[in-house]
Amino acid sequence: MNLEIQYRTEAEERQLHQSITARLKETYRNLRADVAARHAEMIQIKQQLQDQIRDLDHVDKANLRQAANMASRVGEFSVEQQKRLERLIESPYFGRIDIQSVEHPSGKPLYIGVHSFSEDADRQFIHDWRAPISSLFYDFELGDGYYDAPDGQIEAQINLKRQYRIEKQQFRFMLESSLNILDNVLQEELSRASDTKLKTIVATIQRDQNAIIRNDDAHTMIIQGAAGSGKTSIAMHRIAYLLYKYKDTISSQDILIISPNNVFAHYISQVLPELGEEMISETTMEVLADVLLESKFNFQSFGEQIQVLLRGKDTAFAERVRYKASTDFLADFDRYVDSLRKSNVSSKGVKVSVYSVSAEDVRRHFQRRQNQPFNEQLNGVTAAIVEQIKLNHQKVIENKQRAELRAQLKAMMGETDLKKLYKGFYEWSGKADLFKIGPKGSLEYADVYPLIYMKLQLSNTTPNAAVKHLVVDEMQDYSPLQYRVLSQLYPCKKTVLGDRNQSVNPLSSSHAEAIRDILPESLCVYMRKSYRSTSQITQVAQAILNNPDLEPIARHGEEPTFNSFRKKSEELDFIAGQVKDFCGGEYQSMAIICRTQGEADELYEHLRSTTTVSLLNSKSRVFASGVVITTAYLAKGLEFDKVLVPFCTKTNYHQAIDRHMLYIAVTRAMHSLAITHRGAITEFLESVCSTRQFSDASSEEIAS
Ligand SMILES: Nc1ncnc2c1ncn2[C@@H]1O[C@H](COP(=O)(O)OP(=O)(O)OP(=O)(O)O)[C@@H](O)[C@H]1O
Repeated sequence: MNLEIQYRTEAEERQLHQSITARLKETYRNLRADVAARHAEMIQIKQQLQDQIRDLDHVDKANLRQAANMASRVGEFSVEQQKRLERLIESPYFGRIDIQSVEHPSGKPLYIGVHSFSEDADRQFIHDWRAPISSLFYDFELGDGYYDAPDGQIEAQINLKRQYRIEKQQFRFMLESSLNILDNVLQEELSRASDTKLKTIVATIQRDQNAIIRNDDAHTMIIQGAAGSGKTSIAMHRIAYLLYKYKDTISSQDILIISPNNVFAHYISQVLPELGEEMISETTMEVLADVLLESKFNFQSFGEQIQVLLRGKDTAFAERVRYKASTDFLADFDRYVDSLRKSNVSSKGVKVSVYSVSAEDVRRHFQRRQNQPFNEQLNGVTAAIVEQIKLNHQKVIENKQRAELRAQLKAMMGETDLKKLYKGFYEWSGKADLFKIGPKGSLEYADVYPLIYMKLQLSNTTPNAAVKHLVVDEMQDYSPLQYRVLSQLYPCKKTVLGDRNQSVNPLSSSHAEAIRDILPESLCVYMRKSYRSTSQITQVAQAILNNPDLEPIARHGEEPTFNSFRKKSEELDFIAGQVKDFCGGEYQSMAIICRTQGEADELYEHLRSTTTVSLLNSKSRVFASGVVITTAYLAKGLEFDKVLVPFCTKTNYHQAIDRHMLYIAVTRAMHSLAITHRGAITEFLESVCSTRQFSDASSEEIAS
């Protein structure tokens, strides 16, 4: 197979696909035979070791063990190669560019796929989408272009650009660049029915997205993007890119993602394996808090905090949440923690063995270390007194006496109980009413990270060096103080992404610029184009919460429907009917997104006897296909072909937090949106509702 031959016509391209597939299959067969041979070799060596264990000297044994390890490593590598080949056989490439450059003066076609494929070093048939040269495909149309190679920028002229859809080994179609290929293929891609998991987008990555994926200069990249702009997709592709580019220094075990919940983690779990990388570890802010507090405290979850706020009855609770995310709180709290270090010590004279050290000397040692965390202070003062005795009396203090000295000094340090110290802040600041312990001594969620922050300031916590890249998704849901904690714990590079409009708790949310001020060496980038929803759905979302920067992609679909009812039973019957219609229809996923968990539970109980639905709640681990009933809080980050938002009345959706919940719910829809309400529709939808189809099912029935 010679790629220098210019495959021009579609028939020739189809032929090339067949011969490349044949090559891939042949390589696959050879590799499989190789894996089998390695496996047999390993078994034979192990058997030999077992049979001759008594007769072999330790050098022979070491050699055999080394040979077995080697065979096992080569075997593992071959298995990995096998998986890549399996993916390439299904779909070997999605793009082609013919380029002329200093390296290829006579022109060269490059085929671009999810992985590279070559039979030897000189003949690269398929280029990995992450290779430097492949960025020409994403960044330029026909004509002049350039790409960043390890030795500097390389200029190239692009003479031809094609895109292919090859699926399940079938060559479906190809498109020429003159037809604005990326747009056509993108439209086709976006109008497909959804999967239960986030997909790879390598074939249609847009230029601005490519720039974010490949930007590895920024220590911290903060991506603020509209709903459906591809933030999560880009973050996952960026990880795949970094794993490719820095394969010698970073592996998937070194990366941690902080995601909103387990369902979301499951939803994104397919992207990296599809790109040939292992899935990375994930955690949530709650799990992290529990680890940092060594499971010593009971605390409310973030989801429970949201449910209390949504009930809208406890204004004092809302005030506590708001205050603890404010800059006033941060400034006061910093002063308090500082004062703890300074004033918490009541210095006294100490006796070590037969030697006395005066209260004045003890105070001086503490004062010198007053800006250090408690542990460090204590260890430092102990060491200084031991040193003082050694100098003055030429006496080395034994470990036992040293421990006794430390205990005497610790007793001078006053209160070290974390919870009491934390509570002390509210007395110190004259705001005792802003701290409240919940049932069974549990902490409110708003107190959890301030407590952790205080712990980190007062104790000697070493940063986590095992994590070399941290990804934080749904960044808007974490307070500035939480970012201070993350910054202290994870000094590594970071990718932080989110959308301020999708905050599930507007009382303690953060925006990109505020996060930039906390995380050192950060770069903010903005993604304005929204890909997920049809223009009609985006219009409804914009009416709820206008994002002036949003650029909707021109993709048209069905009109959203607004369905008004007089009786609850009618509204419920309508919803059941929608579920039944969905089950026989073209779509693959549908969500009924409620405002609160209580509403979701009730609706689930009502529908489960007559329809096939599943409930997604805080205990759920996986994102089920079919029809799910859930809340906006849990649906955050996910997407569905069809979304139905029930109970959209004026009384149900009226607070600021409700507006955000409604916005999140509506922006989960890709192709179809239905709103139902009994009584006056929420003011957040009034402007769009009057301009759209309004099916007043109950009044039609009454009329008939
Ligand atoms: N370049 C692209 N090509 C094809 N599909 C894309 C592209 N960019 C984004 N998408 C699609 O748009 C949808 C939204 O992407 P994603 O979930 O990553 O966005 P998001 O910004 O994280 O959304 P949200 O914040 O609303 O949860 C997904 O279906 C994704 O596959």
